Amino acid sequence: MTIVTADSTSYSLSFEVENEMRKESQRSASLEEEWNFTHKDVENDNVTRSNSIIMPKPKEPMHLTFNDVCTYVPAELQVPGIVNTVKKLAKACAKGDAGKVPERQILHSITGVVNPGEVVAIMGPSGSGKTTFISLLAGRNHLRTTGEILYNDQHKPTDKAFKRQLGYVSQEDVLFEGLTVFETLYYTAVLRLPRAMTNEDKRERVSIILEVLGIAHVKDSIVGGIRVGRRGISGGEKKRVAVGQELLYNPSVILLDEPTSGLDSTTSLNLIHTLHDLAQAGNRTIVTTIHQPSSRIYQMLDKLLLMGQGHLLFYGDASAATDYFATIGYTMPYGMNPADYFLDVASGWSGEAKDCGKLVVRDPQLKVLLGALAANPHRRPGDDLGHTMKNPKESEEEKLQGASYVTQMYVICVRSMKDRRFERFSVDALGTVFFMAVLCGILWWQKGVGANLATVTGASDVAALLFFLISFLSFNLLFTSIFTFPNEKTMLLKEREAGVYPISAFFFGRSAADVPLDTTIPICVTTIIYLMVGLKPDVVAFLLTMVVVLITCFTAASLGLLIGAACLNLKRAQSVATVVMLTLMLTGGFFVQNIPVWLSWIAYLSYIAYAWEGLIHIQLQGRIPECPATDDSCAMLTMGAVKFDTLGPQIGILLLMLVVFRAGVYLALRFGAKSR
Ligand SMILES: Nc1ncnc2c1ncn2[C@@H]1O[C@H](COP(=O)(O)OP(=O)(O)OP(=O)(O)O)[C@@H](O)[C@H]1O
Repeated sequence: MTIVTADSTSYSLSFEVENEMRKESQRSASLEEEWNFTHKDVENDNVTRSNSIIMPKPKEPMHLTFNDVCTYVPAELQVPGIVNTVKKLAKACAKGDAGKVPERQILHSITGVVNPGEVVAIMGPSGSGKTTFISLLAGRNHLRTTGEILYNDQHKPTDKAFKRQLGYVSQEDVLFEGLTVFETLYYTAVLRLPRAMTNEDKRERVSIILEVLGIAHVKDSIVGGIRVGRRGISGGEKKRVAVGQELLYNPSVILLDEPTSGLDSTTSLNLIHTLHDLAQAGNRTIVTTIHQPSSRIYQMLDKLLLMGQGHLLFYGDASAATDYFATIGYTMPYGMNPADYFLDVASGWSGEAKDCGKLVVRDPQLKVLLGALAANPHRRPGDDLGHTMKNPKESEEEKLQGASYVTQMYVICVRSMKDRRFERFSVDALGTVFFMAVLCGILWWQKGVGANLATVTGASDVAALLFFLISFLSFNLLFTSIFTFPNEKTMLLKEREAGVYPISAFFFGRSAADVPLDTTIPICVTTIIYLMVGLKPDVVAFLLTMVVVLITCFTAASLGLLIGAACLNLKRAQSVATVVMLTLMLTGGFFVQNIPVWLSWIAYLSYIAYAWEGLIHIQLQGRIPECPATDDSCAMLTMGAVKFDTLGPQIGILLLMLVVFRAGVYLALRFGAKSR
């Protein structure tokens, strides 16, 4: 389907024709209804003819009510860890208030109603509680909160099933830097739109969103960022992509935290204009925090929710705010932008202009203003609004929300591979491993041929090479893998909060995405070294070597993922990985044979030891000279073969470790990946 411009009168016709075609193709009735809107609808709605009107309408309008919302944070720094917890408890016991955490109130009794079709702007100075409040409306804040937030008088924002109907754009752009704009929106569409929709329709919806948000011209540009080391689309375009991700599944409620921050005034105006149109044309409920709107943006707002130090200073029609503040003694100076004036009032800067145009601090603690507000409260629109309680049953379509489990895994896998296409097979990454492979080949050139193995020195050279091969490959993979989950943590948390997929789908999809890298590089490196060093010229030995190397690499990668998933913090993950890796290498049997008894158990955890023993078994068993009883370095060579007579146990133990590490990754993600 072609995308039509808003000014074209032919768009209604083309949509009707499209709808007829949809009926013929027997798609679900509810989906058709969603798209079945005509030019007449638009005229009746009396809205500006911007691109927003080509968006389908959401299913159900939503009233939002928040009543007496109060939020508290711990008043003291909460440092995690056993020592700090014990110290804190001891201190509290000494004071006699054990169990009580001193708290600071950051939201004070915020009350109001937002109707469908309205754009409500939350304004206030920095630190006044805007982000805290909007994240509560989105069910994404886990601070202690009292009061009630309800949608249509029945849905709490934290209800898992309801979260899918809320669009939430956070202050930071959470996007995959390695994807293009189209890919970003398309994969979101596949994950979040009903599985009953065809792929073509999902693409079409993405195209509509691109048009609506004015980013169609950059659809094939990469998002870009520091991680991928490439400059991509601009900050404003990123913000619009983030908004587009939420608009895609057409929620009835859209909540945005500072969508205009970092945008120039015209781009901000365009974005608010689009939101305004989306609210009016689709009867959507839109709440946005906004820092310092221009007077033109301010005129476009339906309602203003003004906050100061966590208190609600004003909630009502944006156009009525100036008059109301004048009635309580806060008259706006002539010609001033109302938004600027209200921010001054909320910050305590509300006096008359003095010398040099400076303002005086009239009430830094807002006490006078709060007193005036209490004496003459503003009647908030909607306070007396009687809206009917609806009790809609979960429809068949809702049950089919989102992609199937297999599709979720597939999309997570493909999206992840594409996101890392610049890093994974980059010249730097490939250059490093192939340089090391060729260097090894040169240093150990033909050391593995039969004649060289006849001496203890020659055999120990090969044993050293096998140890280096296994350590180098697993070191490389382990340190690549620890970045995976810390890097994707914000995206994982965002999508988990929105209930886009279960953690197991992410786990399997993400694990599958690593398979190409975890296999291609080890296979190439091992083949280069095998041929250059002249290891056992036997197909079975070559294949067995490859099997041991690959299982070891998967095990190392799993250990890296486990460390990354358990820490979810890059610095800590790097420290832990260094300690673990060096310990496993040192106890692997190559450097030290006589490990103190009380430490000897660590040797049994060293996957490097099992892998090395396996390779020695394949390459050196029966090919090395008999060792004199007193020759320790010779005994070292046979060590791999003495533990087990066959190769099976080494492979079995490596596989067992692989399964245990992977299960650990799943559990770490399941119980550790939570927003705090
Ligand atoms: N998890 C938390 N722990 C401690 N203090 C918090 C927490 N969350 C919010 N606060 C405090 O609550 C107050 C309101 O913060 P919030 O981020 O909501 O303000 P804001 O109006 O969005 O500010 P800005 O415009 O600068 O983003 C601040 O004093 C902040 O320090």
